[in-house]
Amino acid sequence: MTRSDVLACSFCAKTQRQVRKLISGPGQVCICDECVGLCNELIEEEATEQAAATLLRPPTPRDIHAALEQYVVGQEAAKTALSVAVYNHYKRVAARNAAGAGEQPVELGKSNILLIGPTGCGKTYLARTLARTLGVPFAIADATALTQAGYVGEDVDSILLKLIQAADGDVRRAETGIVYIDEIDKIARGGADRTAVRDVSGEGVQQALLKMLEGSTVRVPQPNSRKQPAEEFLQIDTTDVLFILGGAFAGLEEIIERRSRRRGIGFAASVQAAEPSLDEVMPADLVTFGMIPEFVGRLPIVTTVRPFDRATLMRILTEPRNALIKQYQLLFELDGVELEVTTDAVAAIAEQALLRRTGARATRAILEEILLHVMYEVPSRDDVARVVIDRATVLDNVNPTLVPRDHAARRRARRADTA
Ligand SMILES: Nc1ncnc2c1ncn2[C@@H]1O[C@H](COP(=O)(O)OP(=O)(O)OP(=O)(O)O)[C@@H](O)[C@H]1O
Ligand SMILES: [Zn+2]
Repeated sequence: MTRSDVLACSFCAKTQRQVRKLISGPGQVCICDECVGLCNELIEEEATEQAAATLLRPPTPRDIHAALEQYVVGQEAAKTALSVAVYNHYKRVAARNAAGAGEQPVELGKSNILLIGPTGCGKTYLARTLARTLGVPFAIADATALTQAGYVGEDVDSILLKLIQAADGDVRRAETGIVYIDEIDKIARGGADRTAVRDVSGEGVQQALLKMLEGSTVRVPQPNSRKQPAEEFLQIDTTDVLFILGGAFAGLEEIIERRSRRRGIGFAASVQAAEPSLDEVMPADLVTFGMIPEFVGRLPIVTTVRPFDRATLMRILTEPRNALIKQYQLLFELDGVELEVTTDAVAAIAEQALLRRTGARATRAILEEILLHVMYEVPSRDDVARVVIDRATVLDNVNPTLVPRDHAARRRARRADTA
């Protein structure tokens, strides 16, 4: 019996009337709210299992790198450094767990990671992708919002609360999660040649973060707790939490250059100093920048991301599993419309994005602008089969080409004829 007139869930066969909500996909595919809930549970369960596996036997650096490769384009240096650092971190956690609570094996030092590089080039994205790969809870904080305890603003401990929330309140799980703190360069001590946003308390925030970074038990207030005062706090041990700190560190190249010029004497040295590179950053440079020595000391692993060139931005737009253009194509597909972005158009989007100097972040805004009109128009029309974005659409605001449905059908028929 076919009931093409009554929509039903493709997974459990319940009809529209039997469920609260039925979501229809391309073709005749539908899913009901109950099945969506079930899928979510399965995914959640899988993440927990994955995390358990990570903690027992972490994926190798090669595995981690391969997982990053599916989402993150370029940034090879950072990918390799992170793969090794994350492997070592979780190996250390696994070794401690294996040794049991009583024994103290050789204490493997805690290694947090500093990621330096321009905005929009994947620092947060790398950290997030790592956490997802490992199935561990993940929290993001912004250093500019943080204050020392007792000041107006977000207490540094709030970071750990976010992590606990990311672990659905499970403190044990949170203790093996990853925290990414962005804009860490903004809490530098005020320097003469920089406009420090907050030179007074920046150092205080660094101080406040120290304990957390080196691994300690922190008491964080329970969110909206109505329990006894004694139970209003959660205890979280940060020994196994991996902290990844990121920042643009504008002006750091000059500091590196000055330092290497000062050190070197003569012709060879001046040749070497000709091209200061972030890769040559030393702890002393970060101290000159305004990070306090104890803070730098907690960040033994320093790696960098690079600004993108046109070719890389083009790859970012099209290649990763969740590449933006693929996402928009799926979005159109749900309305039964094919979206085509010509290679020339992709190049033009990359060029426009370069001008905005916000890394890959600009590509989304540009695509949104280009597609806004058709995204408004197309859902209420059933005569559009295909939308073509070409270079002129991107650069000169020319309307995208809308290929009508019957036209497309006729063309397909013609193609079939000649075949
Ligand atoms: N290497 C990359 N490969 C694929 N996509 C990327 C890459 N870098 C950035 N992106 C995309 O750009 C977005 C912005 O990048 P991200 O948030 O990681 O920037 P960031 O370096 O952390 O900058 P900020 O410090 O300003 O937050 C990401 O969400 C991702 O979609
Ligand atoms: Zn169903």
